[in-house]
Amino acid sequence: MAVTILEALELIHKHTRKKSLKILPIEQALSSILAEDIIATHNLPPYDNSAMDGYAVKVADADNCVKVTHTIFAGDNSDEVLTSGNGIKIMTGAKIPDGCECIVPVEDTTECYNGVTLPNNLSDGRHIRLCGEDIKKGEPLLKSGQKLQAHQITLLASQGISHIKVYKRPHVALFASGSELKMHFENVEAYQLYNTNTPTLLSRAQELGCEVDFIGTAQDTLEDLKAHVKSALNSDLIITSGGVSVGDADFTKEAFGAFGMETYFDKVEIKPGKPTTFGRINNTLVLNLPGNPMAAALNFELFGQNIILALSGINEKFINPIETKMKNDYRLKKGRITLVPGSFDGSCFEPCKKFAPGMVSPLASSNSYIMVNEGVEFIASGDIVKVMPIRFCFTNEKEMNLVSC
Ligand SMILES: Nc1nc2c(c(=O)[nH]1)N[C@H]1C(S)=C(S)[C@@H](COP(=O)(O)OP(=O)(O)OC[C@H]3O[C@@H](n4cnc5c(N)ncnc54)[C@H](O)[C@@H]3O)O[C@H]1N2
Ligand code: MOO
Repeated sequence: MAVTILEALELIHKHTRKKSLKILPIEQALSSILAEDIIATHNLPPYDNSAMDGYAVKVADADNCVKVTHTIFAGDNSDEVLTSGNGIKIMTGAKIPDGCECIVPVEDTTECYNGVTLPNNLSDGRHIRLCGEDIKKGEPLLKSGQKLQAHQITLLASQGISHIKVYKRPHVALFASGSELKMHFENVEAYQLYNTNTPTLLSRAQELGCEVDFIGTAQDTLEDLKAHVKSALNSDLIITSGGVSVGDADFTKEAFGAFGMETYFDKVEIKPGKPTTFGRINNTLVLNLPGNPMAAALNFELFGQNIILALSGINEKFINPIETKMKNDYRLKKGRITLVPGSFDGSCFEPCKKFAPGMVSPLASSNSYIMVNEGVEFIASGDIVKVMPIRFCFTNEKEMNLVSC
């Protein structure tokens, strides 16, 4: 019995456990998932400081000539105290002297005898960056289960945190099955083709932060498949492609079955990718994808990515679609929920002009896909669709106006 896409995702989340923890220096933590809450231990800024190169003054000295005798630079540990009728020259980032009420930028002053004349409209606190206005000591900064990207690393560095607890990266083992397949570094005969699925899945799993072992390309024999399964068993997740259909040389399921695989689903109501299979051998999860390259790649996005996210310890493991408009009219065959690859350019979705489950080229020019309901045969230009992201960097041949409002 085939499961629905939602049932498949529920089974994935039910049977996938987070990885255990380790400690990493923050320089090596990019893309890792944090395994502890981080509370601020330092105010930021750590002290009231000047936002401008200018003069530290009293508000009551507006419109007056104030005497300037000292300068404070960023990094100075100055104990100057500002008194009425005086100004202290101060640089951006320098600690505000006691008694200072506001900063006047250099360009708003004019020279006068022994000092500068101030403008007539000074206000308390102007151009002073207050201690803790950015980050307050004691405030929660990061949560366990958050992905560490560049700007989360910024927060850790701002607190002087050198090492953090993270979840270990998922360890994925990959192999393909197919006696017709050769690796890209081997010679192909006229009746053979290159194995494109494994390099695709390897690159994509690495993009998602996994450590990946490429186990090889198995011949379509039970013995060779079993040898490949055995070599892959020390991983968190084995992903294979090929040999899951009903052909006379489709032995993938039998080979995994020989190791006692518990199967959670072995068919999904989806096109392409119906034979996609998910299960477990002891502590190792198994995702058997169909051999057809686009079926394998798209089902990896939908199911493989969810398994990897759940293993990685991330809190936000459900991938959100983006609602947008169809760029053009689109016809398709009704039947099962259909995955349609295409491109989202930031304002609409354009399906690939040419694609079929056995093709390899469509995904190179796509950045996303939509899932179309089983009864739908026609989507009109302008209809709202839900785009599932694969990779987004919106670019254009023409220069765009980038400014809002
Ligand atoms: N009688 C039926 N035949 C098929 C059915 C079915 O329901 N009844 N399902 C079709 C569907 S759907 C799919 S998908 C395929 C999946 O079959 P397999 O997983 O057994 O895949 P293979 O037969 O091994 O390969 C299919 C196709 O893809 C090429 N391939 C395989 N691996 C790679 C690779 N690593 N790199 C590049 N290309 C690869 C392979 O040469 C085949 O052309 O079964 C249908 N048949
Ligand atoms: O559904 Mo298959 O998975 O046609 O490519």
